Amino acid sequence: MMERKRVIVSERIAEEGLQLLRSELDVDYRDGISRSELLDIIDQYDALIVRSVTQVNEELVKKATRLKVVGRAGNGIDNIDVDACTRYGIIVANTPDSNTISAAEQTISLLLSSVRNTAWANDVLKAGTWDRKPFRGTELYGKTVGIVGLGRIGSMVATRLKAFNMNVIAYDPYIADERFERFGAEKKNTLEELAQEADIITVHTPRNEETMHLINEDILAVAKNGVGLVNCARGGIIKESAIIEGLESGKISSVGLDVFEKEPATGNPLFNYSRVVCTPHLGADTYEAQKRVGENIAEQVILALKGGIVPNVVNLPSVLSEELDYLRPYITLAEKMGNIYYQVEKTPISRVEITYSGPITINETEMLTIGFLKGLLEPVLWEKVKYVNARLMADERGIKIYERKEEQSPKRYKNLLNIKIFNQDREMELSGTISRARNPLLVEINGYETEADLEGYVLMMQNEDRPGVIGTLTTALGEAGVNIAAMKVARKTKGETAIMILNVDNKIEEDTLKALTRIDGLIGEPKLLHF
Ligand SMILES: NC(=O)c1ccc[n+]([C@@H]2O[C@H](COP(=O)([O-])OP(=O)(O)OC[C@H]3O[C@@H](n4cnc5c(N)ncnc54)[C@H](O)[C@@H]3O)[C@@H](O)[C@H]2O)c1
Ligand SMILES: O=C(O)[C@H](O)COP(=O)(O)O
Repeated sequence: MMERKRVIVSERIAEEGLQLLRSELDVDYRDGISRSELLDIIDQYDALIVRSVTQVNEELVKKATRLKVVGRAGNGIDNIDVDACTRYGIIVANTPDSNTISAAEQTISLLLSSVRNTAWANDVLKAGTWDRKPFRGTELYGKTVGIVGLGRIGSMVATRLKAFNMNVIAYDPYIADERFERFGAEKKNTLEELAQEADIITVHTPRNEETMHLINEDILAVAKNGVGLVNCARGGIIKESAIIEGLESGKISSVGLDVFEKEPATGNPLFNYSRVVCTPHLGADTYEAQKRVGENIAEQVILALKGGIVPNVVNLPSVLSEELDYLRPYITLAEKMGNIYYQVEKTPISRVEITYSGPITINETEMLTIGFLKGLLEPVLWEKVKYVNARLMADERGIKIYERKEEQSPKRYKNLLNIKIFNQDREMELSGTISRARNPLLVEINGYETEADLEGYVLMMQNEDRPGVIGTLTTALGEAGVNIAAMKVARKTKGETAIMILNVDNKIEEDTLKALTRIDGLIGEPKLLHF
């Protein structure tokens, strides 16, 4: 029996996800494993599943010699060094849509409980005091909320706050105007503009160099007196020391925080303020979100370990899953076309020109190019080349890639991939498409029109276009016990050089291949390719 692949899960994920993993993999569920132990044993695993605590950095990736995929059971990937993973050919996948509703609802919960002093009043009442005076809050009705980052969660917060009759304004320099319109948010061109008008500011950007301390003393200086703040995105997007300054001066009247600059957060000075409502990073912690996240990441990790193309890979172009279903056979085709060159030639490549033509061009074709490069480099780099690092590896080898799209296919095939591969001496030109059965078909090689399946063992050779050559060859193969499954012969002009492409059922041994070279009328060495 084939040994099952091994996955280590270093943080808590839902039972449903674990069950799915266990159905296909050997699962080591080590919620809360120490850093040093993880570093010691990571070389034993093919996959690692984390949430937001485990730091997947270069130190870990270097030791993870077997690792093929890091699954982030959640959304934010700021704890993962994606570039390092890419360099080592490791797929990083996350579940960006699985917990967004929960994060949006948690934002609303923090917003309401902070402006109504709910948590503070709860503490005082349970401690034995019935006093209503300190807790007077403010209504949301008719107030302005400023949303920073109108992505998945920001937009859900916008629609929910509309139901409270809030006036929604938003700042997000990276999205089209149409998105502001769609979510009924008035676009603000600068953060300062948003801060000047908002009664409550809520942040929903990723945390990166640009967004760290995005809301700071300078922004708060232009904000309304008594502004409310909410951060359910990532700690530090609102600078914590500026929050304290604003609470002390009275500039800020309420704060809701799910995330902190340093997590786990214990003894954070913000905990001393009654007007600050805090939760320990619970945005994604609902039964529904965790079930979705767990199942989704398990499915992706299983698929990745089977060599499939996974929908939410962070270090590959993002393609919608329906689009991916359509593109998948073309990715396989591109990969197999790429696979041809180094099985035939030994000379390094300087340049590749790829032309995609036909209706396929309305899609994102980057995955096809990546597939081609993976196939191209595989015969020389073997396991080292993966979808995630194929471009990087081609780049490191100085292979220049030029891509073009043409609406109309120049041949009778609806969609066509034409690939020219240049080395210092000559060029190899290939065209391919997929068959009705959605299998990869090579339809042209160096100007010879053919229709060859790129499957199993394929024998390619050139021959003189004259009687008797094909017969002698097929007899020789038959005598060597080689069964021919399919055969295509192509020529450009009658009587000149032709090519033969044969699909054979089994591997042809070296001495048989050598013997074929002695057949009168065959030109050069026959090449046995394997797909
Ligand atoms: N608290 C939780 O448990 C929890 C749960 C899920 C997600 N999150 C976090 O919520 C945040 C938002 O997640 P999402 O799924 O909505 O992300 P998203 O990628 O869908 O949206 C982020 C938006 O921020 C915008 N943006 C980027 N830089 C910006 C800048 N400098 N100024 C203004 N806008 C900017 C982007 O254009 C994008 O529209 C992330 O930080 C994520 O990690 C937290
Ligand atoms: O980015 C996320 O998905 C949230 O912040 C949740 O993080 P968690 O998986 O650690 O709860």
